Amino acid sequence: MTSHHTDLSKASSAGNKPAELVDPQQLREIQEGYLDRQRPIVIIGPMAAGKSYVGTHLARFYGYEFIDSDYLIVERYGPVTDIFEVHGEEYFRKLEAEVISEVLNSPHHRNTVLSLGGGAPMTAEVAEMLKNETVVYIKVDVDTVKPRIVGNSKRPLLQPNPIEKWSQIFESRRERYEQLAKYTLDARGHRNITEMTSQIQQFVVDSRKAN
Ligand SMILES: Nc1ncnc2c1ncn2[C@@H]1O[C@H](COP(=O)(O)OP(=O)(O)OP(=O)(O)O)[C@@H](O)[C@H]1O
Ligand SMILES: O=C(O)C1=C[C@@H](O)[C@@H](O)[C@H](O)C1
Ligand SMILES: [Mg+2]
Repeated sequence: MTSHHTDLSKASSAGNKPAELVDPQQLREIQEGYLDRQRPIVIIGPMAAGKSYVGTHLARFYGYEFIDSDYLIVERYGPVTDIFEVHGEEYFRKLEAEVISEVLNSPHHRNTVLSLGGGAPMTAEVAEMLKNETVVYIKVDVDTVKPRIVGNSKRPLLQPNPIEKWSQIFESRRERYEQLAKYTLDARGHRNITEMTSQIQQFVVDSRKAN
């Protein structure tokens, strides 16, 4: 009776190398093509729209890594409110553009959900970076965000009249959000998280298939 081991040693002595079943160059091209399709899913939208909330759950439900540009900044440089207070908004926008560029250009963040701060897409450099990315826009209205922003002092740009400021800022950014969006998620009215994330996932799967 011939054992499995004997078969393998025969194959080896006959000069067969199983590893060469696929040409290494071809294998590299397949892997690179695959990785290329796994660009991060970038979430944009106005303050308190739920970018971090939706992003975290999308990642948890479907097995993506989750990164939030605001969290990255806080981790490295301290609270957003302190940065605004000590160095001003322009400085904050520089740090923001830097961390976003780092994530988008890193080969380590291929299968990632990246939620951005509300104002990030207004920086020209960031808008340029997002042009060809899988950008999901979380669309809300002032009635939806009202309970989330009133009495919350963590967003320096919304002080001292959060509702008025939110509406003003949203109007000045709306067009940019719409231009960059590859998919718009209607999140008005505190929608159910499972439903919202499954709609985004469906879009991601379809767009990855199409590319
Ligand atoms: N669909 C929803 N249903 C219920 N609560 C929600 C929903 N979306 C967001 N929230 C809550 O609203 C608050 C603001 O959400 P989140 O921090 O995710 O907003 P954001 O878009 O990331 O804001 P920012 O621009 O400040 O980063 C959080 O407390 C979150 O849990
Ligand atoms: O919309 C904005 O300009 C901001 C939103 C937050 O996520 C933070 O990035 C910061 O408070 C600024
Ligand atoms: Mg956020």
